Amino acid sequence: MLRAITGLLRLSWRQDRRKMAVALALMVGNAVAVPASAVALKHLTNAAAAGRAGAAAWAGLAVAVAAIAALTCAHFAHIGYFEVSELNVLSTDEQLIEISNGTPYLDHHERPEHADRMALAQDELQRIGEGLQALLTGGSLAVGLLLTTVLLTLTHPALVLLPLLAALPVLAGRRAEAAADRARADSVVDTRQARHLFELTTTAASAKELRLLGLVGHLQQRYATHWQRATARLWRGELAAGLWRAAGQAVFALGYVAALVLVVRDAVRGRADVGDVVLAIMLASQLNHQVAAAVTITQQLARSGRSLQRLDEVRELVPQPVVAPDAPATPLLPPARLLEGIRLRQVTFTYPGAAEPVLRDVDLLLPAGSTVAVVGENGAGKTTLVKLLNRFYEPDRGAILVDGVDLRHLDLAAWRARTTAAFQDYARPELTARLAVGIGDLPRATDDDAVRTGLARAHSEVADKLPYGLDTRLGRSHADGGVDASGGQWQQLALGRAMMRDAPLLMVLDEPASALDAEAEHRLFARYADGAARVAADSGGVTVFVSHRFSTVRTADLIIVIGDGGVREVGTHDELIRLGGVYATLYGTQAAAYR
Ligand SMILES: Nc1ncnc2c1ncn2[C@@H]1O[C@H](COP(=O)(O)OP(=O)(O)OP(=O)(O)O)[C@@H](O)[C@H]1O
Repeated sequence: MLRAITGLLRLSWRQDRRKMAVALALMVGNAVAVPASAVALKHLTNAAAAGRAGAAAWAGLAVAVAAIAALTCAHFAHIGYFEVSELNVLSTDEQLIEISNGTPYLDHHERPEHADRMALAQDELQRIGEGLQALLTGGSLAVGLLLTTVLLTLTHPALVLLPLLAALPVLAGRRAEAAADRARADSVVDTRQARHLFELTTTAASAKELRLLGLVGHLQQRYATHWQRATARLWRGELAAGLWRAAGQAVFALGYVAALVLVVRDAVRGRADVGDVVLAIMLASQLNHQVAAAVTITQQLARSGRSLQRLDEVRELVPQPVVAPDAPATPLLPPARLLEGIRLRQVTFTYPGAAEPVLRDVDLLLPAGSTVAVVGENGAGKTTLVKLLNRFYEPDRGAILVDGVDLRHLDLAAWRARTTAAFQDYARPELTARLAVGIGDLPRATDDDAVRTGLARAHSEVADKLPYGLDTRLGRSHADGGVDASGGQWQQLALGRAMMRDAPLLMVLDEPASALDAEAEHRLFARYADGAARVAADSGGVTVFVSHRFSTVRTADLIIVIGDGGVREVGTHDELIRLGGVYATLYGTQAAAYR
């Protein structure tokens, strides 16, 4: 709880100190005004009972001022902290984005726990705004409770116990919150599945298959099962939480009645005046409200604290960069031009949690200035190989050398600035077509000439086919409705994006043309090969492409056949055909299919 309070205060203070200071002052004003109105009411009652009109008028005025302050201070404070709360949400969302992307690696994105934690964190951090309100109201309640306790004790010493009883509902409230929280965490897998099924059954991408295969009823039933299971868990959690809260409040209610009996008995015996009875009734009922509010506030605070903790939970799964034992103190810059090429030396790699390595003891040289095709069966490890070249993972053993320098010794940002890639699961940024391509080289993102060059290198006329050319807004997230690009158009934009950078040292094209027809892919690569030769002459850059289409593959300078956890064959098309091995068989099968 203390961590939640300090965390929230620090976060909010950083956003806007002045607004926070004003809000704090107003909340303290509110805290003092509430018990002050009870004291003023006591004096008003006694003055009225004694027939002192002047004193009664002043006391009445004090009651009015205190009541107005009590009712309005919190509203004015809200105006101040509302903006800070919104900034808190923005700041924590930004932190989530930073945490998720603050690693060179991809492991966490591929782990289901990360998706769960991310979903929980995103969901709960939306409510961090209410945390600040809870914090300020809680602070105001603490001051109010202190004043109320002092006043109650002055009225009757035994009444000091009454606020202590307030602790019980608060403790019970915390138990309740823990029960509800456990239920929420237990139900998250079912909720995620249900959300996925809902999306699957309502999005255009799957509509065709659902209808043809008659899957709607089946999926609907699965959706309902997951949803019902999640709801049942949540309901059990809420029931337990409700019982804890009710028990805590019942104990306090008994104490409240006992306190009033004590003061009324004193008044009957002449040891207290009628003003004291009014004061006790007011304070005890205020205490009741304060306690009920404190329970809610502690729940909200605990929830906000937990949402801040969610940031740490997400952070835990994000892998930290590996520093090679013999790394230089200052990372090296990649060469301006590749002379030898990129070498894999005894590289073995196993996915986190997997029993067997995907690649074992791979030795390869991707020569400077060459176009290298990687082929192999589905799941052979082709994508894994190119991801290792991009340093999205670290090899378990062995090293990747760029002109003889260990990739781990290079400044990662500088290396990535000299690489470019189009992946089979390319991003679909819902921007204008210009930016969707241009962000391939951020400094030139809005340079139409550069964008058109990128698209030309990708052999794409997509910009001319879109209704507003490069100004076309893509996707449905735009207020005035964007344009739905086809799968092939998105892929061409991704390819154009990959072609934006001039003179990369490494270009990876991982089945970037799967949505294009074989002829279009062939044209693309033929055209690209010209560009690649130019780039290779400038920078000695290596182009690695993964493809299942052998008409494209045969054009490469070097072909690598991956299978059985390693490299099975390496050579040019002619060499591999002469070898009569795996490549020759695969090539023969595909060529026969086209005859
Ligand atoms: N993130 C991951 N975690 C665990 N295993 C993975 C992960 N990604 C891939 N694999 C496994 O590693 C193996 C190689 O996958 P990879 O994607 O490299 O194959 P590929 O040759 O590119 O296949 P395809 O032709 O289908 O694209 C497969 O068995 C795959 O299931």
